Amino acid sequence: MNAIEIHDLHKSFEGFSLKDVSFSVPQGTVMGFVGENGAGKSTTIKCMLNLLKKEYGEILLFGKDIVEHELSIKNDIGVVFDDLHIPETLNATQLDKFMKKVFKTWDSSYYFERLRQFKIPEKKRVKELSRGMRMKLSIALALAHHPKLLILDEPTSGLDPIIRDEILDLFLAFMQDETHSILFSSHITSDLEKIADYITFIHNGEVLFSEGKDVLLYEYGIFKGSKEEIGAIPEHAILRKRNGAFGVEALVLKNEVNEVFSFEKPSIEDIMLFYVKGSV
Ligand SMILES: Nc1ncnc2c1ncn2[C@@H]1O[C@H](COP(=O)(O)OP(=O)(O)OP(=O)(O)O)[C@@H](O)[C@H]1O
Repeated sequence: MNAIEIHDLHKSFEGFSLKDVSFSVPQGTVMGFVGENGAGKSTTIKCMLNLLKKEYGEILLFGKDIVEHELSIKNDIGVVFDDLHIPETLNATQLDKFMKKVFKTWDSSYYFERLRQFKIPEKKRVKELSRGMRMKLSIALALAHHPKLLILDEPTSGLDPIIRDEILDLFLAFMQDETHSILFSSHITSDLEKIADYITFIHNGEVLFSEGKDVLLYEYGIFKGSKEEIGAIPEHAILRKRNGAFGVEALVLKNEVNEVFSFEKPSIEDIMLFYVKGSV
């Protein structure tokens, strides 16, 4: 079963459109959703949550259409946005009272445990908290009704590496339950390398690939050499080529190439750069 299924999602603004975006997040897995600024990540996420009206396409969460079953689906989702949609004049204790009214499954003791774990002052108003504290508060708020799916839009952006690490640990703890799933959008590809099982890469509103992380990291290789050397690699094994500092570089499917060639192991960032800057 897929926690998320998106088929041919289309949404246009002046000067930008999501073009037939399709990908799935299998239940029990973490999907990293990457792309440059303005690639369409937040637009996709807002359509998934029915905060933006799609033009066409189908969005299923837990196998149900989000537009038809919005309320029941949202009970099982925790959401974190990078621009924190939390009322700024309330403090963490007041937010607990508010959330109790929103979610039947709201767990105050779990919530206050997270506040203590994250050292978030209970009586300070949201606007008086640092960005890192607000982000952690937002994550505690997203988790305390015990959702099955977390939808996270840049949850670690602008945070220092120590806080990022703590937050990633919390997500890994959430994933201990194998019915849980996460969609995690980020430009910080090292965070995704730590926790994602799959990576979906969106560029100019189009999904360029949606693939298992291990496939990307272990089956893809970077070959560096002269034009003649690249010429010896079979065409079908070359995914993208680009000019490097000392010749040509190619992103290659290693299994399709004779063992005499040696390759460098790519990072997710290298693969993204090949797709954006390279040619076929
Ligand atoms: N409400 C809106 N009205 C008009 N244009 C919009 C609206 N929301 C987003 N856009 C445009 O859609 C494009 C995609 O934006 P989106 O926020 O989805 O990108 P993103 O991948 O999340 O970027 P970032 O990493 O910078 O957050 C941008 O060109 C943006 O200006």
